[in-house]
Amino acid sequence: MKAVRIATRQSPLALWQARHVASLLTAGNPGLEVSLVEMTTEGDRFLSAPLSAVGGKGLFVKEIEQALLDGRADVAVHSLKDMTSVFPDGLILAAVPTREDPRDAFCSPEGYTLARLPPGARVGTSSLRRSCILRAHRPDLEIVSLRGNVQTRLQKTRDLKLAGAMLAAAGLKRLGLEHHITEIVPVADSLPAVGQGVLAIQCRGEDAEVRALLAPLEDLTTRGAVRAERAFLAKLEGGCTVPMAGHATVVDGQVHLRGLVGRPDGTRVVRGEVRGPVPEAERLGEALAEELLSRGAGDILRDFARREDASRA
Ligand SMILES: NCc1[nH]cc(CCC(=O)O)c1CC(=O)O
Repeated sequence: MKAVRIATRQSPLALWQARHVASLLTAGNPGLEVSLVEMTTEGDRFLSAPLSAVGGKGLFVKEIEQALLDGRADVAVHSLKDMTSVFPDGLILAAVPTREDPRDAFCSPEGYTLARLPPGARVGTSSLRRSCILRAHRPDLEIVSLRGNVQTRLQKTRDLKLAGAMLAAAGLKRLGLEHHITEIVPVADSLPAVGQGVLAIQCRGEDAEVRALLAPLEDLTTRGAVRAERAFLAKLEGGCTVPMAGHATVVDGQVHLRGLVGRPDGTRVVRGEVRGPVPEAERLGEALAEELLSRGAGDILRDFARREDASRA
């Protein structure tokens, strides 16, 4: 192979991620020419509306996947967190590199940690998951919708004089913005989104040459966690963005998967966890989803879908 084209969004984080994969490929393949195909997606065009209202997950990836399918690019780099549980026919998750910090980070211009937030403090996030978790713990907090790329959200946090905002530690670290973090929140306190901190490297399944090129970028521990998390997601995903979290770790060949489904206002939360060997990662993810569904997650999701329909009508 002489040249490979990587499709990416144009946000600073997406470009960092695509360039990172480009540099991994160049380092491992002297003489390989790597170029970026920069694209604007639907998700970038509707930055003012809440993510859940404009269609949620998948919005940032559809056009990029189409470029792959059309042969306008050979590789696509995404945040795995932004991807739906099912890929279009013909595309595969060719490699997942070693996961970056999967945790949420609290960024407070005033220097607050979550525990020290004054009663009624306003906290920015547009993630239903983060809203659910924050409110379940602190019903007094006011959640303020915050969208846009990472830098925009930090700027809005200051402009709106919010007490702080919740963002993914991974994005902040990749962009060299970790000095904004006042607290890295433990996974047990703010369960991360499925795929948070993981880069998804996608290509056409039939493209054996590109698959071989990408294979060395794979991290098996990360893959084990991703398989469990995405099986969990697939069982729960009703087509729209829902307040759910799913996070797995792999230690000594054992998967530990934790999951959560709740109301965005935190008034109901169903949590659970499973453990088992890596080869059974998918089964574990499905089993946890089924367990949560039987313990009330099904009602929460149905209720939530009805409200979404009503708000769209
Ligand atoms: N929702 C957008 C998004 N998609 C991936 C990341 C962060 C990087 C990652 O999780 O890999 C972010 C920003 C954030 O949630 O703060």
